Amino acid sequence: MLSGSRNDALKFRGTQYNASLIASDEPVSCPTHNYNTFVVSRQPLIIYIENFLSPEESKHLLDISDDKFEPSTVTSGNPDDVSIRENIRVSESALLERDDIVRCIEHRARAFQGWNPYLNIERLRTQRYTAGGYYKHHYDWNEGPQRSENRITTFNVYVQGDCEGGGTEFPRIKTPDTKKGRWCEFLECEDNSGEGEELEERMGVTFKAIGGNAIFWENLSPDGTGYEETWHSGMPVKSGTKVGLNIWSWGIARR
Ligand SMILES: O=C(O)CCC(=O)C(=O)O
Ligand SMILES: [Fe+2]
Repeated sequence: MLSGSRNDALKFRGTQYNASLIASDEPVSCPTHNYNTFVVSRQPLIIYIENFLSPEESKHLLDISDDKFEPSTVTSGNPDDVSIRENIRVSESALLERDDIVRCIEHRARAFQGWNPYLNIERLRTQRYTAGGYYKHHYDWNEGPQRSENRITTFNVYVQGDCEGGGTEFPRIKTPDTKKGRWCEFLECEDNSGEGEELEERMGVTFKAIGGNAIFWENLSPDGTGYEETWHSGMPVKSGTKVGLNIWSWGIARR
C-alpha cells in the first residue's frame, strides 16, 4: 500500500509516470550503510561518498549486469529522440533487475535524501567503459520548463575502477583545498607544493574512479533552473575497465 504522501507524489507526477520511475519504498530489510561523506561544494551541493557500496554489493552489480550490457545512448529528453552517438558517449549500459540488493541501494539513495516523498528514482543502470570509452561534458538535467519534472539529483557511483584515466571531471567547480584532509585520495591532484595562495582561484575537480565510492550532486537550483556548474564528463579510459552506476532522482526543484 502506498502511504498518503506517496499517493500525493504519484498524483503530482501525473501523466509522466511510467515503469522506469520507481520509489523503492517497498518493505525491504537492508544492511545499515557504512559510508563517509565529504562536502565538495555547497552550491551546487556536491558530496563525495566513500564506501557507498560494499565490495559484495559491487560484485553483485557486476554479476547481474554482465549479460545485459548494450551500447549506451543519448537523448535530448524527448523519449522519441534516443540514439547512439559515439562522438558524445562510448560505453555500454545495463538496466538492472530490481532484486533485494538493488532495492537496498535505491533505499539508501532515498534515505540519503531524507525520504523526500516527491522524489522518484529512475531504474538503476550500470555503465561499462573499456579503453577508448568516455562521456563528453554534459548536464544530467534536461533543459525545459523550470517547474516540470527533471533529474533533481545524481549519484555517480563507481562500481569498478580498475582503469587508467576514467575520472569524472567538473571543470566549473572550485577546487577544494587539496593540501588539507584526504582530498588527494579521491581527486586528481596536481603537484603544486608551495603555491597555497593560488588555491583560492583554482577551478575544476576530477574525481578518480574508485570502486565503491560515489559522487552525489543536486542538478537544479531552488527555482528549478539547472546548475551550469554541474557540467561534467567521464574522462577517456586509457586502459582497463570502469563500471559506474547511475542513480537519478526525479522530481521538481525544492518546494
Ligand atoms: O562515467 C562518468 O564518470 C560520468 C558518467 C555520467 O556523467 C553519466 O552517465 O551521466
Ligand atoms: Fe552525467
